Amino acid sequence: MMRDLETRADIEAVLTEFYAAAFADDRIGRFFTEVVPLDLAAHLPHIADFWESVVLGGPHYAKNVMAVHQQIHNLSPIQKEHLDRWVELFTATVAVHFEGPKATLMQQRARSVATLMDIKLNHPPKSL
Ligand code: HEM
Repeated sequence: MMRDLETRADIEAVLTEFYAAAFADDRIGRFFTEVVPLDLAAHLPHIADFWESVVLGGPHYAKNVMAVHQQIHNLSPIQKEHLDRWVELFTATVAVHFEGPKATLMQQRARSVATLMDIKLNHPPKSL
């Protein structure tokens, strides 16, 4: 039986594998390699901070994830199909290695943040 996510190292392992798949993906890879060439070694600790606060209740993560992605969206639109693919790769990566309440929480939060991103980026409220 597989175990649940327990440590920061577990989260980093999921993220390392996910970003390897995301960079290589024919549908969303270009965001990481061309739109915002991402230095993963430098960024992974920040992304892990976010997930640690979600999954393990670690120190509060203060950055505004929506604002980060709004900037990317302004350079090259992040469409629903991109978000769906991101979530598909992410949830699959978690499921290969872990199962349990924390693994489920990580997958659910990825889905809910992606849904919120789609609403904020692609369906902003019409100004009066
Ligand atoms: C197609 C969808 C997505 C793309 C192309 C994308 C791309 C990126 C890129 C390029 C960065 C680095 C930004 C920078 O440093 O300038 C980033 C950061 C980040 N992304 Fe995404 N992202 C996507 C969806 C998501 C989703 C659904 C989540 C859900 C939780 C997420 C969580 C994060 C976090 C936590 C960071 C780190 C922000 C920081 O502290 O610097 N991303 N993303």
